[in-house]
Amino acid sequence: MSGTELAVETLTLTAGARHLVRDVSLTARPGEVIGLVGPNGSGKSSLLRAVYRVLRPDTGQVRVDGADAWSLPVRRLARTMAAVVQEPGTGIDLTVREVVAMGRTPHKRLLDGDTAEDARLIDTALAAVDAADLAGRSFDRLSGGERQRVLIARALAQQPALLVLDEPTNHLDIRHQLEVLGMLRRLPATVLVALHDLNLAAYYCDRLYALHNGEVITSGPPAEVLTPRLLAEVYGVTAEVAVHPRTGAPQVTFLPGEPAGATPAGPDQPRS
Ligand SMILES: Nc1ncnc2c1ncn2[C@@H]1O[C@H](COP(=O)(O)OP(=O)(O)OP(=O)(O)O)[C@@H](O)[C@H]1O
Repeated sequence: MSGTELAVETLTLTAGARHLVRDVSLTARPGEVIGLVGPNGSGKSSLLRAVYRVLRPDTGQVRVDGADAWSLPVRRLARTMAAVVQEPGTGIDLTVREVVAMGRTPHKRLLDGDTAEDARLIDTALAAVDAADLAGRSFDRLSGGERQRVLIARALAQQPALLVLDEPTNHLDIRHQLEVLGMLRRLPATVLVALHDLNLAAYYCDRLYALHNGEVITSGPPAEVLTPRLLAEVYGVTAEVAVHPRTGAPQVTFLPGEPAGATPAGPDQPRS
């Protein structure tokens, strides 16, 4: 398994009269890590929801290895794609291990028990996010960062060829942020991930798509996307971008003060 190909084609999503996403096209080749960046409200989560089949496109398509994701049987799609999103507690008292075991469901028949191979995959997934010691704990009583790591483990146990993640590191301490993103890079899967931390996005992603007001404003390798001009235009901030001498990745330093000639920064407003 080395990942699947994702193609989002001229996708438009609306809620009532509002456009959440307009005419967005995006590709991810097998094994690529693709980052979605953009200010609050720019449409990142909405776009991901259309990819993992929660928000139905008004127009456009989501193709996974050429097949229309919205036409595939749910179970079949779940054997290919896993999603990690911000989730509240389960409301039922499940252990961490039981939550991660749910990742195996698409690969089993109703009432099938866990096999030795399932147990091994669950253990491996827990270890990959440094959560082996949480296995017996109640999921609903975990901290935000612990819960986030367990949800990533559940997705890993699903053995997806395509992994879609919405801000998977927002609750994590810095060590776990680096470990999780490093682990995502090494997965034999295609990864589509929304990230707010632009330096982490620059270091860990092969390519970025920058969203602004529900549209892709630019895309390409991080060094081409994360320019002072883009950061001024999209986020309304002043920034310098250098190439880090050791990592070779672009490194953004934010500076106080509004960028020259920029309109005041503010959350994105979707256009109606
Ligand atoms: N169901 C909905 N009905 C109306 N507006 C919505 C709906 N879902 C999202 N929106 C709006 O669409 C815009 C895009 O939201 P979205 O959650 O996709 O942005 P985002 O880029 O993920 O933001 P953030 O960085 O804050 O998570 C926001 O202005 C949001 O308020």
